[in-house]
Amino acid sequence: MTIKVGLASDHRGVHIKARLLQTLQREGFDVCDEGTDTTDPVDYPDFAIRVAQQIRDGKLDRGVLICGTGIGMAIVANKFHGVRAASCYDEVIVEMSRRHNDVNVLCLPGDLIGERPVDELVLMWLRTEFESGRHSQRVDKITAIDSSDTPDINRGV
Ligand SMILES: O=P(O)(O)OC[C@H]1O[C@@H](O)[C@H](O)[C@@H]1O
Repeated sequence: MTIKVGLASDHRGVHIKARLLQTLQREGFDVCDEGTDTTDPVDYPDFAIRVAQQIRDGKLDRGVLICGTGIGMAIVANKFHGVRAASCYDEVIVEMSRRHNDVNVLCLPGDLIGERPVDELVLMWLRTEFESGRHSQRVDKITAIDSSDTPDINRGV
């Protein structure tokens, strides 16, 4: 089954996003580009929302969001039910975000990622499976918070 991936960035991530779009399409992913399209300054929440909503609604399997630090994108995306977003750029953390946390929205720090091979990093993230096992009960507890209006932070401790 083809993995559906949503891409979005603010003005600081637009060049990385353009390159990623080409790479992911070439590698056979079903990619949608949710902007921004120029380096004119924009507000990252407007673009994180476009991808996070589609993850929440089951229209996308994964998202990749890029701003200066990746932090703002992750804060916004994590407000949507079913989204597990993390800002990372190191190879080990990117891999662990999939294996242990089943992260479905990767947030990249466009300003900090430098000469790192972003395309390879994202491809590795897309192809790394969640390990499941003992990690499932932890992710399930995150999902339980998602589905509660008044989460009891002591539950399960
Ligand atoms: O370009 P300016 O507005 O200076 O800074 C925007 C960046 O600052 C941080 O919040 C985000 O990383 C965002 O990409």
